[in-house]
Amino acid sequence: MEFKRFAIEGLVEIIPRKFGDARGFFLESYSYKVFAAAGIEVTFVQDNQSLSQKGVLRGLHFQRPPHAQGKLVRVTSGSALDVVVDIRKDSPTYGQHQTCLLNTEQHNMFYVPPGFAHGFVALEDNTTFLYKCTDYYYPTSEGGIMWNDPALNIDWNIQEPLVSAKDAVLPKFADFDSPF
Ligand SMILES: Cc1cn([C@H]2C[C@H](O)[C@@H](COP(=O)(O)OP(=O)(O)O[C@H]3O[C@H](C)C(=O)[C@H](O)[C@H]3O)O2)c(=O)[nH]c1=O
Repeated sequence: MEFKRFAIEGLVEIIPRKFGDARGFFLESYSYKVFAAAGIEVTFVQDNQSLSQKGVLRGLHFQRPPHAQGKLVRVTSGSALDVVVDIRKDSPTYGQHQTCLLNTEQHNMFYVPPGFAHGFVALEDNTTFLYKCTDYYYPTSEGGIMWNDPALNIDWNIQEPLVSAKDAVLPKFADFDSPF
């Protein structure tokens, strides 16, 4: 596994080693030992899966402390532009975002620690999005930021995505008081 870091502290892209042969391929998608050796020593307690058609946008979401979630995300079909916003108030990169293109060529993954709002847009039909979470789902702890807030300056590469009714009315960043 290859671990790549970003200018925004804590974010890591992971590229697994893929063993191809005449049958297809094999890869290890997660190893506590390997991730811990790379500095990602966390325990995942819940795995999630969603299916999205091209143009679906989910996010920007987070769970408030004490149920903030670290997430290890990847796609197993299709592709997605993953987007995270640093909402850690004492971070020098507060309000800045990072994108990561997830696809099934590299089978790359993106580790997003607690303290980020997370979302993605599906770039193809039948995009299967998997993520491991470091805490359980606590709906009363859920928060979000408006995906298309100009203050975030995120280029989603899509004009009119399909979003949930919930995601259509999330607060703007200016009206947002981060719990991190
Ligand atoms: C997140 C979640 C949802 N649900 C139920 C609640 C709803 O009845 C249904 C759909 O939930 P929602 O519309 O919030 O799903 P997404 O919009 O894909 O939310 C996710 O989108 C972005 C990309 C994220 O990073 C979050 O982890 C997560 O909030 O699944 C559960 O039962 N457990 C869960 O962990």
